[in-house]
Amino acid sequence: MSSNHYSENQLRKYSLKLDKIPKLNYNDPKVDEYISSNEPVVIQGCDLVASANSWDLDYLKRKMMGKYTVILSQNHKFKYHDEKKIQSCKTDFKPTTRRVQMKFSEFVDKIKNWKKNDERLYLQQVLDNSVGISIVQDFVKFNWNWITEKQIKNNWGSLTSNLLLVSMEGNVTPCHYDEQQNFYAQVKGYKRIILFRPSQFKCLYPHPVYHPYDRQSQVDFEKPDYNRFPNFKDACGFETVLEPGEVLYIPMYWFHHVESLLRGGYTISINFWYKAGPTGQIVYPLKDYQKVAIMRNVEKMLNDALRDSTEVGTLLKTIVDGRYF
Ligand SMILES: C[C@@H](CC(=O)O)C(=O)C(=O)O
Ligand SMILES: [Zn+2]
Repeated sequence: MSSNHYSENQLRKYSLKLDKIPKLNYNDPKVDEYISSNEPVVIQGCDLVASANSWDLDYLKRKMMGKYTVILSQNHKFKYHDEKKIQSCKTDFKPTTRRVQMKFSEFVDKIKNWKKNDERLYLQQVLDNSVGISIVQDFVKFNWNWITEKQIKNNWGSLTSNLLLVSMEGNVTPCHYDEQQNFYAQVKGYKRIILFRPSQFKCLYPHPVYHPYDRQSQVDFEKPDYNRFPNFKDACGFETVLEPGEVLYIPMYWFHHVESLLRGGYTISINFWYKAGPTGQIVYPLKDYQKVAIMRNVEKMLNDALRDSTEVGTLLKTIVDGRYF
């Protein structure tokens, strides 16, 4: 993929079969068809975060006077871990990232003076009142009419949060899924996003639910271990390079990998996470994401009942071996 805004060599190389995600104008009726069927689509021209078009490092540095959440990583990967699951995790878990509170001015200085082998930085701050009145004023001018109409039309639950994402060039958020609907708005710079259907679960091997890396794929896309994860060679997904002003609908439970283009400068994005709507009438055959939710519940129930996560695999094998296979 390339355009006159970026080139192919700015995308990291993976051995994956990837189709393109369609890019449609916001008033194309097919946009609603994609969203209502939980299929990803890039939406152009909706001006969802047009009031943030002036956001750059200097503007944010002037307006954001507090301390904000910055993730530090020893490499270019920012694999999310759930702190609350660390102490109950039997294996000795060593996170590759750490979370600090940092003044925006310090964050800007560090990324402007970043040198090879320095820790990489990724600001990931919930947009709440702590970001200051100017940012809040830009926030209230987002195109809430458009996005609220989508929320209501698709019977989604409430907006849970917006993350302000300011990333160094080349940073990667490795493959994972979220249990929320997501409108992902690109403000500055270019981000490549790779998506897989929930049914690709068997090719992406997410960590166990009790693990701090719950929801995150175990597969290192840059160096896949095909002995441990043989189905990964069959993974097939979708990709897009999101441009400023575009919005990607990331359906809940869809796996996604996100990278800021190599040598593309820093990037700014804002996501909009919505709770899933009420399940309502169960319709068969079940959707792939419903089966992922069922698998999660089985793991949770077994973990709670056995009180020992190392027994879950053995018990599941006992159920399946020679009986279901
Ligand atoms: C944080 C974001 C990834 C990224 O932008 O690096 C993501 O996974 C999401 O919005 O669900
Ligand atoms: Zn995500």
